[in-house]
Amino acid sequence: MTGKCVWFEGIPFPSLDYSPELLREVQESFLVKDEDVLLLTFPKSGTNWLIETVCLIYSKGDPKWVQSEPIWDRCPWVETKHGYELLKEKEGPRLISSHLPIQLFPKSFFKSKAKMIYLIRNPRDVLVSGYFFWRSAKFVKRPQSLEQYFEWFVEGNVVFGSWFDHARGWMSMRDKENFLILSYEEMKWDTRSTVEKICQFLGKKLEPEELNSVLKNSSFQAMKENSMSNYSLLKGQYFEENGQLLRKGVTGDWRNYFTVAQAETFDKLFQEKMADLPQDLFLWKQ
Ligand SMILES: Nc1ncnc2c1ncn2[C@@H]1O[C@H](COP(=O)(O)OS(=O)(=O)O)[C@@H](OP(=O)(O)O)[C@H]1O
Repeated sequence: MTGKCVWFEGIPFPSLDYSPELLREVQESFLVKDEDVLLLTFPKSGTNWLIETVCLIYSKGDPKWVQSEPIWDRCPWVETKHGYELLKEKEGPRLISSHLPIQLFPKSFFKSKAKMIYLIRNPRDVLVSGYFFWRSAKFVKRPQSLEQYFEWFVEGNVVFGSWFDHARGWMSMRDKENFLILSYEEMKWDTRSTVEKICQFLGKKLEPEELNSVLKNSSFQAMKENSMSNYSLLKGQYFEENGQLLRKGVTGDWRNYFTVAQAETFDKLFQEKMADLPQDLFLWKQ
C-alpha cells in the first residue's frame, strides 16, 4: 500500500493532499483553541459516523447542515492541505478531525483545554473495511487481495502506520479530563446511550425529539443516502465508481473473511501488543 505514499517521520500518508512540509507545519504551528472539538480515529474506525453525529448534536438534530455542506468541510481533516487551509480561516469553535498518530499531532493541543474524542474499533473490522475501501482508491497502492492487505496491516505497512501504535499512543491520554474514548461497537450496540455520553462530554443538552433526530439522521441508511456524507462527490477524482464509504456498517464482519490461521495470527499479535492495557477498553471481545 505504501508504494504510492508520502512519508513523514516514518509514517506513510496517502499521496493526495498530504505533504511532509505541511505535516511538519501542522505539528509545529497549528494552533488548537480551547473551544475546539477534535475527533480522532485510525482510518476505517467510523470517523464519518462520529463526525455526522457530532454535527447533528451541534445543530440540535436539524439535518439542514449535514445535508448542505460536505462532511470534510464541516469537520476538516487538519493534516490535509484542504482541511488545514479551511481551519485556519474558520472563526469561533471548530470541529476538527484527524487520523494522525499522537506523536505527529499539533503540539498546541497538549497545552490546550480542547476536547477530544478518540473512536476505536475492533482492528479486525478496521482491516476488512480498509481492504474494501482502499482497493478502489486512486491515491494509494491498492491491495490485490485480502491476504495481501492482511500482511500489510499486521506489519503496520498501511497509511497512518500501525493500528497498534496508533491506539496505544492515543490511549495514553485516557485519564485526561478533556479526552473521551468511545468504541464503534458501543456506538453500534447502544447508539442512544453513546450519543448521550457524547452530549454530556461536550456539555450539550438535547430535548428528546432532538436526540431522536440526531439518531435518525446519522443512521447508516440516512448517511448512505446523503451525498454530503457518503463520499459520492469524490467518485472519479479519488475513487473508482464502485468505491463506497458506507459498505456494511456492522460489527464482526471480519469473521466472514479471515481464515482460521489469520484469526490466530491476529489474536496472538493483539495479545503481544495490547495485553498490558485495560481490556475493558476493547468491547468487542475479539
Ligand atoms: N452511520 C453509520 N453506522 C454504522 N457504520 C457506519 C456509519 N457510517 C459509516 N460507517 C462505517 O464506518 C466505516 C468507515 O470508516 P471511516 O468513516 O472511519 O472511514 S475513513 O477512514 O474516514 O475513510 C465503514 O465500515 P464498513 O462498512 O465495515 O466498511 C462504514 O460503513
